[in-house]
Amino acid sequence: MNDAAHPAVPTAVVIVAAGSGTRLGYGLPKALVPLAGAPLLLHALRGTAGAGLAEQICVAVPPGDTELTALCRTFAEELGATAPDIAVVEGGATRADSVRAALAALAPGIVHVLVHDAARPLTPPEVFRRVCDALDRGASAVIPATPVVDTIKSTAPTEGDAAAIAAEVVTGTAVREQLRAVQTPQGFDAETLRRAHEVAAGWDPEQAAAITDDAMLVESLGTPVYVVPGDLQAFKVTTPLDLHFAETFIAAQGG
Ligand SMILES: Nc1ccn([C@@H]2O[C@H](COP(=O)(O)OP(=O)(O)OP(=O)(O)O)[C@@H](O)[C@H]2O)c(=O)n1
Ligand SMILES: C[C@](O)(CO)[C@H](O)COP(=O)(O)O
Repeated sequence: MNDAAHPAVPTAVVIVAAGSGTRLGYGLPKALVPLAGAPLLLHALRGTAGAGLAEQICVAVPPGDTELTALCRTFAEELGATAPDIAVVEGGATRADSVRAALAALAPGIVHVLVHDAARPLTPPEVFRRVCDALDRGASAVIPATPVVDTIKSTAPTEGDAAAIAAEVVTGTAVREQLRAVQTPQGFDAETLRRAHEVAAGWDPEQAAAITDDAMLVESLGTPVYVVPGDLQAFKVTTPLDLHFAETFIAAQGG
């Protein structure tokens, strides 16, 4: 197994940071929200650069942004000449649009691309490396994932008399052993990911609204998506409780 820190081929990391953070409700674009004194995007940039596998990092920021763009520029200057090239693009209305914008700005010759959420600021470098190693071993698509700990059920809205009892009723229980909670970075052969996004760009609005990660677009091409172990530390900051948990985690680490 190849555990080298550096990938076999030119590799880029796309960091999607153009979301608004509605569920966090902080009153700032989520990537700007402070965690232990630094914006979430800065944590993601440090983690990505620290993993030591990208020759380019391409960050998608909200349209019209100046602050996150300046943060990227400052970070690049601080890293100096040996650092990965850092590009900044305007993201789009959806996460998939933001990924598409970043893919268009990748340097020629990039063979592998990892797509990472700025909203996962504590992702350990080992997760990046596991994804990268699987790509180097020949996968076209790789996702990190963890086992699901809750029981997952499907539900439907109630109707008629049942609606007076509760708004939803259970329609089934998933087989938990077959389920995985999927994280980022997700890694791809760059051409495969481009093709998947080109196809999805033609989907109708209902299908487009149901896109929650990049791997599902590659799945729709019929390409195998391989799974490597994720890490609970790579959790996504989505709600105020997640942010509180991230603060507590960093404080407990002495940071
Ligand atoms: N139009 C969008 C929407 C999301 N993202 C990014 O995709 C990642 C995962 O999205 P999510 O956690 O849902 O972030 P938000 O869209 O900001 O959150 P919310 O849905 O609560 O508004 C985040 O890093 C976010 O910045 C993006 O780049 N462009
Ligand atoms: C890509 C992702 O982080 C994988 O778990 C997730 O699907 C993003 O979902 P969100 O609703 O955009 O937060």
